[in-house]
Amino acid sequence: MEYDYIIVGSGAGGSVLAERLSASSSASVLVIEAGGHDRHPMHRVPKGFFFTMHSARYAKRFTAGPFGPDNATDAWWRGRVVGGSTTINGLVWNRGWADDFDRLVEDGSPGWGWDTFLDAYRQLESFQLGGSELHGAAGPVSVEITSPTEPVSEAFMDSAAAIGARRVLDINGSDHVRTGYTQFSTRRGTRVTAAGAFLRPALSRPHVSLLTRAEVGRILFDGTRAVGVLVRHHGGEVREIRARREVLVCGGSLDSPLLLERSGIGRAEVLSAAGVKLVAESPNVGEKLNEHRGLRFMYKLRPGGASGFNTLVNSPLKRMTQGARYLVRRDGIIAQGSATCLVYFKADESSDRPDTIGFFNPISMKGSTMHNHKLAVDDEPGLMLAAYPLRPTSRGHIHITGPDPEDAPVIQPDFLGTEEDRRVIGKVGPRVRELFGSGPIADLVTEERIPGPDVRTEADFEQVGHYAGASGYHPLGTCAMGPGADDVVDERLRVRGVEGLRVVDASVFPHQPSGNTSAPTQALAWRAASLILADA
Ligand SMILES: Cc1cc2nc3c(=O)[nH]c(=O)nc-3n(C[C@H](O)[C@H](O)[C@H](O)COP(=O)(O)OP(=O)(O)OC[C@H]3O[C@@H](n4cnc5c(N)ncnc54)[C@H](O)[C@@H]3O)c2cc1C
Repeated sequence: MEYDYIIVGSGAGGSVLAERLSASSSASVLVIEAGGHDRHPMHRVPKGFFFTMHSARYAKRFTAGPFGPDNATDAWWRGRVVGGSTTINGLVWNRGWADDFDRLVEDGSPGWGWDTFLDAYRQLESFQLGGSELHGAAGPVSVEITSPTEPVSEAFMDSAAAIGARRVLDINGSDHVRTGYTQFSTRRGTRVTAAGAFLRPALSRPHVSLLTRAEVGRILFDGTRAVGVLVRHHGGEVREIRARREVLVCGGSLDSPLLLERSGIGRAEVLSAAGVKLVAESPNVGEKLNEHRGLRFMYKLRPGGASGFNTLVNSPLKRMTQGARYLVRRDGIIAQGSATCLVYFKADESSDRPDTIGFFNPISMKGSTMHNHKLAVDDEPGLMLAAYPLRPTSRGHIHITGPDPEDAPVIQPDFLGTEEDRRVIGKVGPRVRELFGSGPIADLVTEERIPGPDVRTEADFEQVGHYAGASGYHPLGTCAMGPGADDVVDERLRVRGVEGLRVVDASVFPHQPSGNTSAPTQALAWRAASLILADA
């Protein structure tokens, strides 16, 4: 079997590439996906991620750590299904702002500034409020704003004025300290995945094919030129597939560096210890791992006041009622992604732009997070906020320990590894309490259940960030782009040291955009397709 382009992975990066490469050329494209199809009805329902994000059927679990003073470990899940993590994610459409992308250019990667990302966003989006100089109105990704309005969330947003947050209609419309309802990649209350928006239309073209339940074990080289991949199918059969032009790695921030290392590209000592023959030394493969780490808050709501979502879903019968409402009207709690509204704020008042984001939900759970398997909604009304510093500076790593995909990698996130990250997270806690102690939300809440009154000082909050912190599901940096000879990819996303090989996914971002990573990765792939076609 031979194709012009082989795309490894059908997530945010891979799906956009498949569509863009095939729309404007007749080159043959094969997408190879390790996971299975995305046909389960839960993949269409926004809140379906409760059931899919930690399911071994649709996601792959990695273990990160041990890290921090108590040797904590974290389970990191990534989508293992057509659409990748966009099929199981929280659907929050946060785009980042000009400084995040202009910094890429300042750091030596021309062409990746805000003008490029803004142009891509405008082409990608079909925004509920219509087109403008910031938004597109006719793109394949429908972007909707939380609806209907909700009283506890309204009280939260009104109270955010206490920490300087201005109420906005378009949370992606500025870089101010601000609060507003969340934007989701949904269409009339159903999930929009990268596969639905891009891969499926691409597959209607005769020159695009998809292989599912097929894992690329390694990339094949002729000297230093990538000429194909070695694929293992679900049943165990292994075969070679050849690429006439390029192999495009879109496996995501955890799998892409591991695939490069298994294929002989990486740090010499890592490859040698894992028993892999070196093809090209690249010292930063798997290095520079950067991930959000924040704090979780949970409050009880005062009886008799606004009760949020708990009382709508705290029994099987009520859940069925919500389900029926969703089926008829496609709105309400089930139609929303992972957070009802957001607040961008300055934990450190001296920051020149918002340094922290808070994800608010007018619901509380029996455990410490909504991400539990049993959907254990608290019987009593409550609310939750996860808040993390937007641009952490700590860097960890991920590396292979053996030559096969089954060999568990080592992942060291090094959360709060820098003085800067410890300083900011310490300030997040008091700032959040300032908000909940002010305005109408202060009248609605009673007790702070998590982290609770024993956590008082900035040092206490830093400690909580280590052992009970919230990770953001946003690892990146493991195949980072940059101008240096030791950066994994160059500004055209070509892997240094070899030919015919690029990485096009979240792993190439050297630092976090301010927010989440799905929209930026799709915009990155949008432009990457033009670079690939221009180089053909
Ligand atoms: C639970 C969860 C919630 C999230 N919530 C949000 C959110 O609300 N908003 C947001 O912006 N971002 C969110 N994210 C992050 C966002 O979804 C990712 O940043 C984005 O999908 C990254 O795109 P990607 O192309 O790098 O990788 P992915 O989308 O993860 O795609 C990688 C694909 O490659 C496949 N693959 C990997 N290795 C191989 C191989 N060797 N052979 C074949 N196939 C392979 C995988 O199976 C997967 O399908 C969330 C992520 C998770 C996991």
